[in-house]
Amino acid sequence: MPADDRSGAGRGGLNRPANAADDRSGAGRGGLDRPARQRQLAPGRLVLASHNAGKLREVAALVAPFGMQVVSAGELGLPEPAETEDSFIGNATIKALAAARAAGLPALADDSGFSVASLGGGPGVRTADWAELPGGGRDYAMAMAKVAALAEPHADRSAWFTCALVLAWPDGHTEGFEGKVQGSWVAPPRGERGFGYDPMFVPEGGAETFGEMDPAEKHRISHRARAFALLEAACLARPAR
Ligand SMILES: O=c1nc[nH]c2c1ncn2[C@H]1C[C@H](O)[C@@H](COP(=O)(O)OP(=O)(O)OP(=O)(O)O)O1
Ligand SMILES: [Mg+2]
Repeated sequence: MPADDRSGAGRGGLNRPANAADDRSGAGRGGLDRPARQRQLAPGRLVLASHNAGKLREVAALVAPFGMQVVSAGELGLPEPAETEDSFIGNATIKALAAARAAGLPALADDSGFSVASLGGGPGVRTADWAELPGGGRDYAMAMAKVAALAEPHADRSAWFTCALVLAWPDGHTEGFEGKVQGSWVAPPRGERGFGYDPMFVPEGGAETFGEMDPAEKHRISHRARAFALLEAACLARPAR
């Protein structure tokens, strides 16, 4: 039996680490119980590099079993860097590195978004922008109405969420992982739970939207949970009990 308890890593097997193509020359070093090609996150303080309350709630719950002392970027008064990349991993890397360097602590960032097949994968990395109001602030009801109006003429209703999680250290090292959940879009939006675009997404094989379902159920199948399972397998150890 393997010495580590993470043999179920990447549960569902749908996703691969975004850095899978990295060179593996560090594999097997140092007598660890699994190949150490990814840097391990040591117990201690961890910055959650997000200003989105819905995400912070979900990411904090994912990290909770690992005994880290989490603090959010907002609590530390860290600025929000511009998200100028055109990939989820790219923007999560910007956010994680900015926070890690500013705080002098490891930081975990999430860049995520909603994609509609008939819109060529849009809004995708621009998902948050579609909710921005000209005067500042966000209106997700408006954003969901915009997506539905553009997608309405198309028979293909498939949609998905993507989440990139990037861990960064103050020395500039990063580890990134991406998870997706497939499903379809619905209009009008349904449900008051969750956040963002949750009320317009029904995961494959389900009937309820992410906005209607029990948060524990979203947590079990979400893009964020899938990205986190990869991160856990690569970089985290559960504290001994
Ligand atoms: O599980 C989700 N359920 C519903 N909506 C979601 C989800 N995950 C991401 N989303 C939406 C919200 C936001 O409009 C965009 C992410 O944009 P993104 O820039 O990554 O996050 P953000 O600006 O809200 O917070 P921050 O950058 O401080 O982490 O996708
Ligand atoms: Mg953002």
